[in-house]
Amino acid sequence: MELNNKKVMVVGTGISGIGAIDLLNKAGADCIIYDGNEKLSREDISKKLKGNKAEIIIGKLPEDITNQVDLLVISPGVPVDSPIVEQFKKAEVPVWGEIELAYNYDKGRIIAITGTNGKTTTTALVGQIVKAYNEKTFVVGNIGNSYTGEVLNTSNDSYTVAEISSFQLETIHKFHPVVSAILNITPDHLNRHHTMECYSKTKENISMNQTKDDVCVLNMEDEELYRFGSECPAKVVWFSSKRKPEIGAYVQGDDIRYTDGTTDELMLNVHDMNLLGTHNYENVCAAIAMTKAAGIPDDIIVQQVKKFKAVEHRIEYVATKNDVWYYNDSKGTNPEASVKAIEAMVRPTILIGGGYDKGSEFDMYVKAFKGKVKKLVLIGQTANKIAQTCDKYGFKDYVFANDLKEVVDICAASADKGDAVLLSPACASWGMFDNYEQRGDMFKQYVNEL
Ligand SMILES: CC(=O)N[C@H]1[C@@H](OP(=O)(O)OP(=O)(O)OC[C@H]2O[C@@H](n3ccc(=O)[nH]c3=O)[C@H](O)[C@@H]2O)O[C@H](CO)[C@@H](O)[C@@H]1O[C@H](C)C(=O)N[C@@H](C)C(=O)O
Ligand SMILES: Nc1ncnc2c1ncn2[C@@H]1O[C@H](COP(=O)(O)OP(=O)(O)OP(=O)(O)O)[C@@H](O)[C@H]1O
Ligand SMILES: N[C@H](CCC(=O)O)C(=O)O
Repeated sequence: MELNNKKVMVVGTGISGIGAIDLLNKAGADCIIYDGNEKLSREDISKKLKGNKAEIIIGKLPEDITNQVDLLVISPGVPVDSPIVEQFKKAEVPVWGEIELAYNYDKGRIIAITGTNGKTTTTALVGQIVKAYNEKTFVVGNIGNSYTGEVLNTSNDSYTVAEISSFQLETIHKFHPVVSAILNITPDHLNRHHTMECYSKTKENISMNQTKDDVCVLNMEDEELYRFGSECPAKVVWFSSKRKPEIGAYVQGDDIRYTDGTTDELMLNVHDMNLLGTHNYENVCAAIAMTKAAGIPDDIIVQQVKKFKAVEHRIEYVATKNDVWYYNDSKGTNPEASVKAIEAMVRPTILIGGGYDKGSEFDMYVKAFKGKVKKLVLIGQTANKIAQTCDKYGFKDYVFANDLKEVVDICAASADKGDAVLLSPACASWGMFDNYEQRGDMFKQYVNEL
């Protein structure tokens, strides 16, 4: 769609909304920026716009707004079934997400990654590999860098490596990566997507505009993705931590290998890299499959995988205080992610859990304690729900705390020499913190102050 002189309303004044207005200004559109949060001030939004022009509306929208607007662009945090979006859909105003808006202007090749867990790690790794091959590489999306803010820098010979969340995939229409990946699909964000079927379908949308000339990298050990392989419109390349696929990257013993169906080659040994845990071997396999599909030479891929270091807030070592090892896995924002972090611990562990309620069940979280977790300190909206799950499985050693400072004090007082303390809450941070980064940073600060 040509947007010059079109009236476009952007919903949300976060990273995506501000990036979208910047792009729309450059594209010559006449903009409105709207935010439903009445506590926001016009001045603050104006400052964030950094000279870009947009009519600012906060709180309630004028009744006739749908008649004035040619296109609605929504931020990922805005549910597609929210009354405002429904109002525009009813008036037949097209609704795009910020990703679709950016895609409209991307001149280069796109590599896009989704999945419940491992997206940021894999995107950062793929970004690093592709950048080592071609400087003109832009790493964007759910990783925290708005796609709209970068897309005008793309060119015919550039690469965009995009982390795409399920929220963002709800509002794509023509978005077409040459290489896509779905890392895994396990329950998360069910308060937004309502059912697992809906959540899986949304993730699978990453390949909906791909053809057999494109590649979609899928996890062979994920039941839903294994099924999806036969109906995926792109050529499927697999990855597996357990067995050799027909075509794809896989773990065999301590080796990561790749087969193209005829030749089988050793890529590297897991001890040659800085990432720990089988889940990270899967992320590496996915990154290898994607970058090989994008035509990056093996020597560059292997060199960059060996160099790559874990991203902050993901099983991050913080400090050892009084012979107690502290780890920050604030990014453990759903039960599956936190199970991986618990499995990676090699000491008796005091675990910190609980946070914003996304509708998750915590059975697998509590089952993963398996004699390793000696105490659980609970905070946030889900504290009672997790405690009830502990009762169900006979795990008695849990306590409640009011804030993170109290949590760290309880952990320090309860830990024996040689123990680990792990913040891996299995929940989002919202409600108590702005985001998981703030939660992780505060945890690190309190630990360092012990
Ligand atoms: C919730 C979410 O998906 N956030 C992603 C988004 O960040 P952004 O700052 O634009 O946040 P947003 O929540 O979409 O928009 C926030 C603004 O929208 C307003 N808002 C929100 C909902 C609504 O119904 N109405 C409304 O007006 C809020 O008042 C706020 O002012 O775009 C960024 C750039 O692409 C992403 O990095 C960021 O992912 C974060 C890290 C995230 O938590 N993602 C989830 C999906 C995840 O990883 O699991
Ligand atoms: N492949 C994987 N499978 C399962 N769990 C994983 C995998 N990779 C990482 N994790 C776990 O998930 C946590 C988050 O990792 P990462 O940030 O890379 O994922 P993400 O998909 O970007 O998360 P989110 O969608 O919440 O932004 C890590 O701390 C780790 O415990
Ligand atoms: N990845 C978001 C992050 C939440 C947060 O920042 O705490 C989630 O899982 O819900």
